[in-house]
Amino acid sequence: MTALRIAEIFGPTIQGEGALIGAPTVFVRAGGCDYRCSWCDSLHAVDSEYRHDWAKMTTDDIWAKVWDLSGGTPLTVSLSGGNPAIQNFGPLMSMGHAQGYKFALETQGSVAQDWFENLDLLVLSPKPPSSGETVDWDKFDDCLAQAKTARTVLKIVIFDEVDYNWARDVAGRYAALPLYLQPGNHTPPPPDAQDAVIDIDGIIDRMQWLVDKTLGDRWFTPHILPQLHTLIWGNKRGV
Ligand SMILES: C[S@@+](CC[C@H](N)C(=O)[O-])C[C@H]1O[C@@H](n2cnc3c(N)ncnc32)[C@H](O)[C@@H]1O
Ligand SMILES: Nc1nc2[nH]cc(C(=O)O)c2c(=O)[nH]1
Ligand code: SF4
Ligand SMILES: [Mg+2]
Repeated sequence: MTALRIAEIFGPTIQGEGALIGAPTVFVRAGGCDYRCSWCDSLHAVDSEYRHDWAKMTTDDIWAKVWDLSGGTPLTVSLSGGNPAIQNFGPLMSMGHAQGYKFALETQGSVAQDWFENLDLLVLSPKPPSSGETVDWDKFDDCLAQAKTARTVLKIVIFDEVDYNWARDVAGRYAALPLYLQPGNHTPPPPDAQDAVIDIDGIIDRMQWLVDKTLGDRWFTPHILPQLHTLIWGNKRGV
């Protein structure tokens, strides 16, 4: 069995973002990413500098840990990272589905996999200008195509007006997808990120600005949500 690079597995906690906000969840955070967003809040799962902290785990190992953390009671498993789509989580999903577990995937939409169609939720989070990354829309559309009938949502992080205008444009092109807007947080890079010091005032300010702006523009289709876990626990890991 091939091994997967895993930065951390934790929970149960509550899903802090987007469509499943508040739902009990175990997180499987994959190590490695094909992007390097300027404001990534999970650099310990991205930067190869932290590679030595990632575990090589087989699907059986990962499933055993998820089972242990959840006490064998089915819940949603959120696959995040890094970009979990650069590895093969298909076999893990088959194992979990057989036991009644559900699976959500968080990805930027840069790599498509045929196992996306088995997801219970695909969260596509295309990166706005402030990230410093550029979306390859052909690859993004491949991800949507691979999802087939799987429930799919868009989640866009917004730091400023340029990001907001970009999000409006993207939303217009993917009007059939439910949209979640999320104000960005300024996370200090690791190892300081672990200290859970976070600019809560800044997050609240951006949240208020985003709500005012969206509603002021009479743009009534998105859901606007802060990262709940960040408000509760800052950038502490494992929550
Ligand atoms: C760390 S990423 C990992 C999954 C995948 N690489 C992605 O970006 O979608 C998980 C989620 O956190 C969001 N995110 C990352 N850094 C953030 C920040 N500083 N503020 C708000 N959301 C952030 C991403 O947009 C994504 O929706
Ligand atoms: N509670 C909690 N909710 C989350 N939603 C998305 C997360 C992520 O980093 O992918 C995350 C996370 O790390 N913790
Ligand atoms: S794509 Fe996701 S994990 Fe990768 S650098 Fe950007 S926010 Fe971080
Ligand atoms: Mg996060």
